[in-house]
Amino acid sequence: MSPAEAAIRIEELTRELNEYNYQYYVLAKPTISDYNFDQKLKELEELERLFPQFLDPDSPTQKVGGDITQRFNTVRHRWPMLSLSNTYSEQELRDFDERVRKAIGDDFEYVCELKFDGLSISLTYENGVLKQAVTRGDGIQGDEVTANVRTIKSIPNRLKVSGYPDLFEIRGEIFMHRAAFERLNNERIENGEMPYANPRNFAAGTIKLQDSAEVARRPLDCFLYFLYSDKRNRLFDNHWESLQAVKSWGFPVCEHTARCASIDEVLTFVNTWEQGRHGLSYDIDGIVIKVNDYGQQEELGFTAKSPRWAISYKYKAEQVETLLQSVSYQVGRTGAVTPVANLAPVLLAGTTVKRASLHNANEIERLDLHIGDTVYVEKGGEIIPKVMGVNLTKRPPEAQRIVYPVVCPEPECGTPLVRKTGEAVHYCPNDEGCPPQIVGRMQHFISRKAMDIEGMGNETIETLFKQGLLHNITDIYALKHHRETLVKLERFGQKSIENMLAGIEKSKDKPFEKVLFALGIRYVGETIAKKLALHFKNVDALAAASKMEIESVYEIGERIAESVTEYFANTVHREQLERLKQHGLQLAITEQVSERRGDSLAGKTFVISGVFEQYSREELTALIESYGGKLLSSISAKLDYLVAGDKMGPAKLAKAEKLGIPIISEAALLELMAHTD
Ligand SMILES: NC(=O)c1ccc[n+]([C@@H]2O[C@H](COP(=O)([O-])OP(=O)(O)OC[C@H]3O[C@@H](n4cnc5c(N)ncnc54)[C@H](O)[C@@H]3O)[C@@H](O)[C@H]2O)c1
Ligand SMILES: [Zn+2]
Repeated sequence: MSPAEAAIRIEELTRELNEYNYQYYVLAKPTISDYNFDQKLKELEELERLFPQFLDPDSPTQKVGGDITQRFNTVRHRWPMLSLSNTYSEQELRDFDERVRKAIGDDFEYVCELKFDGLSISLTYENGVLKQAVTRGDGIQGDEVTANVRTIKSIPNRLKVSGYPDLFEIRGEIFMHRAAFERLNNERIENGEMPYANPRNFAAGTIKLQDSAEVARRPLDCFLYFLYSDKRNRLFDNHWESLQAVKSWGFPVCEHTARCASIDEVLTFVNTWEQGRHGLSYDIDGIVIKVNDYGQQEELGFTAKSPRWAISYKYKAEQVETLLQSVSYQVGRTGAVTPVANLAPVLLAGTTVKRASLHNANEIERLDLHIGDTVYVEKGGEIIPKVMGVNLTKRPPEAQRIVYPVVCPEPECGTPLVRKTGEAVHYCPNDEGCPPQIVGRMQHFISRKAMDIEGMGNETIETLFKQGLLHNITDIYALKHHRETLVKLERFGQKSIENMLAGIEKSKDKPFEKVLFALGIRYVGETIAKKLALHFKNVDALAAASKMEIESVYEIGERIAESVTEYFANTVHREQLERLKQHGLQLAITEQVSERRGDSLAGKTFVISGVFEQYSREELTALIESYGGKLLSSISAKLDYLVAGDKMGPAKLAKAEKLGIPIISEAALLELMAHTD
């Protein structure tokens, strides 16, 4: 390569990498895989080594990837927060071991730790009390996110033992467990919000929220793995000892850590976890290998970007090749059509995979998929594997390009599909006549989180629909007039029918918010339903509300508001609601707020102060209690939340701030209430 060519390529790579860094760190929405990112970074490193005249001190190879935003206080780190050099190959790990040996001789040991796939955080403790939490930022300074970090249950606010230095910094990784990710991400999809691609992005996006109550709603966890303090070397000889001590002070330290005497032992650890990681409740993307002894660490020192005494070995995302046999299209209860790839069964990350998600038409087009293609399938953060690409060398000459259907794939429907501008998903608009939509809506209505009708299951709904007894949700409440027909049906005994009818009657006591959720209005998930119920108080007020009025409710966006007004504008829905009302369902919140409505605030303490917009202080008190919360008369270290309204006393505010108590708005309080774990 000529120097002129190198200069062009260096500039190109620099521009690309800076953009990827921005998408990854600031937006938490990467557009390239980590592996490909790392390959590009290595290419740049290599070119800068060959053509040092083009090395820019601002190059992405010289700097820690940054996430500083304008929204938080910027804080300088006492000790810089660096990155780690990384490798994907065993040989490079052995090369690292060689370099270490050359510098410090043969007498040393490594500590191996899991490389948690989250975001790094630095916590400062003064006299055993958490004072400050700062993101890595550019390594020199980061965003101060203390209030958000205080919502993480595993991070102690105050240490209960003694023996720690007066002032220390402890660093670790904030992450989200896969199960919480799946649950919350599905909620987002249900509510029409952009889902996150994986738990890391969800955690990174969460820690940068302005609203601590929303952060509290998203369970984050943390493992700590570095201790810094003045004269640390007098307290401990090595990293391992510090980890044991840190654990005894009450910090969460991962148990899957090992001391290794040789690089071969390190490789055994690496290989064990390559498979073992699938059994963890959280994602790891590799193993971190650290020279244990503090003195030897000092001898080895740092580069501009990372310590020379540590390296990370990263696992490639597991990918397999298999045959795409066909694509099927599923119609959901909201009419959304989802293409699913049917694959020749193949073993991937410990399970046999037969199907993979294809998301939507754009994705099929992007991949230029043909039936009979050999495709690469990968498991990312989600449980359902994804088709990542096509091995074009294996495409049979007669393979047919996939043509997305223009009409509903349901044989009994066949309605032309529609796609709203700006949306990727196709819908079947025939909501009153398309069988999977009719059945799906009723199945959603009776489901556990909705009306929770005992004695009635998904199969019952299907059977009764086929028998012509059920067409829409209101028919469920008329089933009691069809006992004769029901008893004659196969598989139904007298007892199970009585059981089901009793369950149906009992469901009439379900509170308004459950009914509202059960209706299955597009984008109205459980949380949104609760918010709407609390705000509008009854179905008539909600049905009469304009799009603007609905949008004015805290955290309800345009898409949801539009979907709600569309729903109520439909006369079929209005008639159904009228009939549900006649059947005696709860279509308003019960005015007696003092009764127990839920336990989303159970065990939490509150002080309310100031003047509020939506509720009086008495009403707020009653609401907090009805969700299991407790009110305290004054601010103390025990307090969980200060709910602040207008014109709140400055002394209270100052005291709460000093004690680091999360201060939340009325809207955020309602949000907390609406959330159920
Ligand atoms: N896909 C993209 O667009 C994109 C963009 C930028 C960066 N990235 C990815 O991020 C990497 C760069 O990020 P980075 O600088 O944070 O490096 P890194 O994530 O590869 O390694 C350093 C980080 O590992 C974390 N870590 C986890 N467990 C640890 C443990 N036990 N001990 C010590 N540290 C531990 C720390 O947060 C530390 O900051 C790239 O190599 C790339 O894979 C991807
Ligand atoms: Zn249809």
